Amino acid sequence: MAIAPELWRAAFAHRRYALTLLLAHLAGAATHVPAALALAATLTGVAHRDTSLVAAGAVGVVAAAVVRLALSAAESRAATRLGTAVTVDVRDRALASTLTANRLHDTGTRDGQTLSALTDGVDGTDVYVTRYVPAVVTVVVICPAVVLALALVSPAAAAAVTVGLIAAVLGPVAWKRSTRRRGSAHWDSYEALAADVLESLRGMKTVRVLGAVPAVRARLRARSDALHRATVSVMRTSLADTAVTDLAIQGGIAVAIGLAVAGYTGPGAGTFALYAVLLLASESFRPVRDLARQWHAGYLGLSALPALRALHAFDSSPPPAAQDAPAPATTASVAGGDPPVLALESVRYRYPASDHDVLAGIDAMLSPGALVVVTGESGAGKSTLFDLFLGHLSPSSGRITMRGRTPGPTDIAVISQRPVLFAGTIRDNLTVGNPRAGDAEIRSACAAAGAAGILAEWGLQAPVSEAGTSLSGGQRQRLAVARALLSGRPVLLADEPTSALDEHNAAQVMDALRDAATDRLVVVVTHRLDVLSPLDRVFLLRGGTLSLREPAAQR
Ligand SMILES: Nc1ncnc2c1ncn2[C@@H]1O[C@H](COP(=O)(O)OP(=O)(O)OP(=O)(O)O)[C@@H](O)[C@H]1O
Repeated sequence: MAIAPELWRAAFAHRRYALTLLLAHLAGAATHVPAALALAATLTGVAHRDTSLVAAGAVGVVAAAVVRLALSAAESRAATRLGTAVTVDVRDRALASTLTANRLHDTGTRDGQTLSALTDGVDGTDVYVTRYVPAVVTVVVICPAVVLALALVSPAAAAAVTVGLIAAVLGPVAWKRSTRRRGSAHWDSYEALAADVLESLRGMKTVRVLGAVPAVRARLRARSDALHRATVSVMRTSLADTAVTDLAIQGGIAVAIGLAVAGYTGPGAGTFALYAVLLLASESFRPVRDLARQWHAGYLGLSALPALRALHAFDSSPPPAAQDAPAPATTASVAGGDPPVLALESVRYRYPASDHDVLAGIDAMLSPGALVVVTGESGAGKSTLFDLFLGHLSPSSGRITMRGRTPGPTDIAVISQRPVLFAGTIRDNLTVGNPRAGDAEIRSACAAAGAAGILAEWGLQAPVSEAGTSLSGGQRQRLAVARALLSGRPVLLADEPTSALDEHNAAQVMDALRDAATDRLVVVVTHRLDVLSPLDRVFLLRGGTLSLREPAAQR
């Protein structure tokens, strides 16, 4: 028996559906007892040529079957509702945590792993709550009840069945740890294969160009073999489980029947007692047999638990980014109010694993009016500074404030080095941060971002392929600037926004950002000094400190 408290809590969060399911399942399982007794009466009637007893017994058997059919329909309905409610909860929470912003340049998880947890892992929880949970409850409630009924007919047979039940339920516990270990090894292999397949599909063009197809194929084959070995290993444990359970069940039934036969007192009441013991002994084990069957069905959900826990799928409160964000400003320009000024006061930052500060006490006031540019050598700490602005990292000491408060994720829009567009239309991509933006607003943001030509050529409804591969790097970059402008956020951070662009396109994007900097704070990190203008405020990040460069020194 594998009890996963999170999954039980997830099920009972929907108390009505969970209780309906349990009651329907328990009642359905309970009908097997009167059915067995009715069958014992029928058989006794046949043995004694008592047609009225045969008829009464047959009616009982049919009535129990009809009731069970009705209960089974109610159980299916409740299971569908409960399974849907639980998987929606679990998937929503896991998705919310997946969609929480991570550091700009590093993330510890692989997309394929996350995808497997969100799909197969979550589906596994459905099977666990709708089939395994009722099976466990039925073992706990129905088995003792049937044993009690059996004890009324034959205490010795009931004792034999009790021993068999204990062995059947507790036997597999002996190698529980090994079962768990093999289960998580199986899930890890499954996730690793999924992650490699997704990565290979995404990088297929590069793989082909590099002539690396055979190497990738070999890696996937090795992953697939590892998954096969892990699956076989799980099957071995499960076969051992089944063998122990079956041995205990068959042994319990055989001893109970032997005792019943030994105590047979001859025709009359003894015949009914004999049949009742034969049938009830078998019925006592029915819930255990069901449990063993459902164990295999719910196993994937159980082994996916660590991955789902890592995605906070069972946390009671949603992660901060999943909470409702304030609605974006309704125009492409920033809503009125004081200008957004980012104040950095003695900001220090040191990575936990490092022995020195990346940022060693930065003081600066960054304000709109001119483009703010941060430049510096590779490794100087520019991305670290952005992560601090975005709240992905917290200063080791000092503070960053915007109008006296800590800037929130919804204050800042980011244009990354490799902007990601999504499958959909150009319009969908532009309005992702501001779904209420109208056509006029979109066109004016595109004009400001130097993307008017793209709209003129393609139109707002033109389809964009996954990851925006149907557009050139420059087109993606300009649409990303338009998208950031449309989001109406008061601060815009651009990380190397011209790295993929030729001189002409780079100048266009920088001009768009300069225009945007009139009414919002625009901070650009770049190595390219050729795209700067004498009007830009250029800061040099070196040795952990930020210093303003003279305009003359910019080129
Ligand atoms: N998670 C981390 N743990 C320890 N050190 C880190 C971590 N991330 C970055 N660093 C170190 O911090 C320093 C600053 O890194 P950062 O990525 O901020 O530099 P950067 O200026 O953005 O570099 P580039 O221009 O190459 O992107 C580097 O020396 C880097 O090795």
